[in-house]
Amino acid sequence: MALERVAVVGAGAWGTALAQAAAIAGRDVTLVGRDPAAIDDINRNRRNSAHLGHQPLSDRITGALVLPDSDLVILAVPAQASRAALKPIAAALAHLPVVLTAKGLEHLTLKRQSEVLVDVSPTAIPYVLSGPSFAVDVAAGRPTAVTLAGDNAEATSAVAAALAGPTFRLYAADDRLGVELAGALKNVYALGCGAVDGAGLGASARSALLARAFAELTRLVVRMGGSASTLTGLAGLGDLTLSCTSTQSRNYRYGASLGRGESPGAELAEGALTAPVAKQLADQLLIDAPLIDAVNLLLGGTTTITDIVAGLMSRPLKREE
Ligand SMILES: NC(=O)C1=CN([C@@H]2O[C@H](COP(=O)(O)OP(=O)(O)OC[C@H]3O[C@@H](n4cnc5c(N)ncnc54)[C@H](O)[C@@H]3O)[C@@H](O)[C@H]2O)C=CC1
Ligand SMILES: O=C(CO)COP(=O)(O)O
Repeated sequence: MALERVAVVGAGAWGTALAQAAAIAGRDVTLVGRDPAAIDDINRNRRNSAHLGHQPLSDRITGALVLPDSDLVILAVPAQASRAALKPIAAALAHLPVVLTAKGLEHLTLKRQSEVLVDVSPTAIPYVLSGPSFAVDVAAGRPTAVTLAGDNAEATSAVAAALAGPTFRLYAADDRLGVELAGALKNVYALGCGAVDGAGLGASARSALLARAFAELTRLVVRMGGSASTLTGLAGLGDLTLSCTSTQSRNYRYGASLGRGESPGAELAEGALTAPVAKQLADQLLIDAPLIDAVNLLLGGTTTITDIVAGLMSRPLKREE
């Protein structure tokens, strides 16, 4: 399978970082955005100042406003924008490998990103890339490892090899559903961990939350058809740990603001949008998800974090599982 011409749709932080990774891997990359000033910045100044500051970009990256002929397309727009971003390019994606990278579930439909892709372009071939990976780290060439899940093992390994470089390592996997759910749901828990820290509840509380979040995440994903081993991997435990413990995470920061009793800023925090969808899914499947419930209460704004934590701590004692 020829995979030389890579297009990345979405010229934000993550799209630009993945374009850089693909360029370092030796691919010819077009970074497709919708803001002419950002595209001009990429082509003229070799950087994307709005999203990645002064990080120099590879000469192998060309900014564009329109999707060119490509062998592989990477979609890197926020989860709620994926459908709108895919619709105008649906025909061009027919039979092409499309790597989905947004970590969120779609409102109203409750769909995963690959379900959205198949709705819009039924013959596109979905892959999911997820794992502990901040855009600034990937763009700067700091060592990063992620999971790439697809339905055909040989083809998934070929896509992984096309994007892998000396500082960007992809592990091929086949549990596309598990990888997608883990990426979307970890943002909800990251928000909760940020809130615990913002409220000054202590490192012990945060670690307890992280561990119980991992148990809840595993319960949900396995019940929805994912594999338990995905959850102990990069896209599960790896990304959950990163986002729950780092002030670099926007979801963590969003939660920390809420924990401090402040209103969060305007930056993207997918967890705030995925939390109600996750609750709907858990409720529909009758899966006990007290932490997702707690984050939704926090986001609702009418219950204090003190009351939410008191509610969690006073639940009937149970066996650890
Ligand atoms: N920033 C990071 O470190 C990482 C982000 N992600 C995920 O990647 C996704 C995107 O995040 P970021 O790039 O950080 O966000 P961002 O806010 O930096 O960029 C989003 C980009 O999407 C574009 N966009 C929005 N709606 C669009 C539409 N309808 N059509 C075309 N383009 C559209 C925006 O113009 C913007 O350039 C999120 O789901 C996030 O969870 C995943 C791993 C790491
Ligand atoms: O998914 C990410 C790192 O793996 C990025 O996390 P935030 O969106 O919380 O910044």
